[in-house]
Amino acid sequence: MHKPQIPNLPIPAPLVGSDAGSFTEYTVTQRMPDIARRVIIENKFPTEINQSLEKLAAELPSGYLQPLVNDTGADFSDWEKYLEPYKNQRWVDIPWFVAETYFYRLILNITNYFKPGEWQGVDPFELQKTQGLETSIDSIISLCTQLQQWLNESQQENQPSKSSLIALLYFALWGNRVDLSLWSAFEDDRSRFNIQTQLNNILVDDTFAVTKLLTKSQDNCIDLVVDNAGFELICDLCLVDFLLGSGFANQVYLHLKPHPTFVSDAMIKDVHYTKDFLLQSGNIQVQALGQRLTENLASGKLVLTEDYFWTSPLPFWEIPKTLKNELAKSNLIIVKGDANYRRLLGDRYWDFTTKFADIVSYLPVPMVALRTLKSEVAAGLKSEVIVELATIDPHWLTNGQWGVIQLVD
Ligand SMILES: O=P(O)(O)OC[C@@]1(O)O[C@H](CO)[C@@H](O)[C@@H]1O
Repeated sequence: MHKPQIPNLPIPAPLVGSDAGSFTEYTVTQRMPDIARRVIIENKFPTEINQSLEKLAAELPSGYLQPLVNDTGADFSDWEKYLEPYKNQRWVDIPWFVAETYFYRLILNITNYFKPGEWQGVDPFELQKTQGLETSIDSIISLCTQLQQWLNESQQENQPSKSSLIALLYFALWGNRVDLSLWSAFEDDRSRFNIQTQLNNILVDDTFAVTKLLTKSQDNCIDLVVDNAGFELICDLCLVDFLLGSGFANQVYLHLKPHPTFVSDAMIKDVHYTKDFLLQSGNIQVQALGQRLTENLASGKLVLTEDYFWTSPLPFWEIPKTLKNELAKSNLIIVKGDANYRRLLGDRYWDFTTKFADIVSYLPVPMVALRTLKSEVAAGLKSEVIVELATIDPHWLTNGQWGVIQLVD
């Protein structure tokens, strides 16, 4: 069947920071300045860099976009094109997704991330990322212990267990609550949750359909579009380990960010750091996961890949051809997290009851989104659910307490 290259429907307006009283406004005018200032506090950059970061923080609420100075980043000329329509505009007036992705790219520009020299390759969010792993060690131990049991059961029964897969999909979903752009790793440990008691908070749950899809074939290749490093990445690596170890998949590609962004988004180096953290944990089950991860990477069953599309301001339907062709070989694309979900929807004001598959009609193969709600975009919800949520939890769209697992097959 011919699949359209863009959503099947007229495309609504994008979210923008000037929407008075919105979470988007709060993010551009308050959260983003706070994040820029946290970079100053958590790093030892020289005064000129800190002054530029402070200037950026101060400009966000009502100031104008600064141009990107050529910093030798591989994506520099792409950014010149992306920014062309927004020259001389205020941060709050341009589409939020462009504002946010550019904000993170500018932080790297200011901190000399790409420029040869002392600060080249220094991740300004490193401290948050490492802290995020350390504070969740107890949850990591219990998840790895449970994972080992599920793997043993699958091996004893000689067939992959659908219920264990479903449980791991839930972990991968709720792991997305641990987002360091919203809740600092120094504030609390959000990795403690009970997947059974959380069931009522899943607004759309297509997990069973996912298990059905994965039992159709014996040699699935799965592509996972990763979100945050830290505990969320551990949950994702447990899911991947089970997919490979139980026979649901024989190859998995992890799609990672090519540079630091959205504070905690995972890069290839973060996967390696996480693997070493697991290996050095001192706990047998945790180390065993690290060991299997090492083996799967060495054998090519697990492949780490990065692409500048994932840090661009482009909606998912503008995915470059080469990357789309790579994804077309997959049996299932798993898309993690809120920002990736916003990309799937182009970060636009869809009516929340719009059929998810009518928007995400442009992908060549099945795709499942695992997302906790942290922004004012949604699709595929029932109107009665929306009415109920508005009364029981006025902040349901942004507080990370609600989740969706939505499959487009
Ligand atoms: O992709 P994640 O890590 O799940 O969430 C990231 C994010 O969507 O959450 C924040 C709240 O809206 C935004 O600033 C940011 O876009």
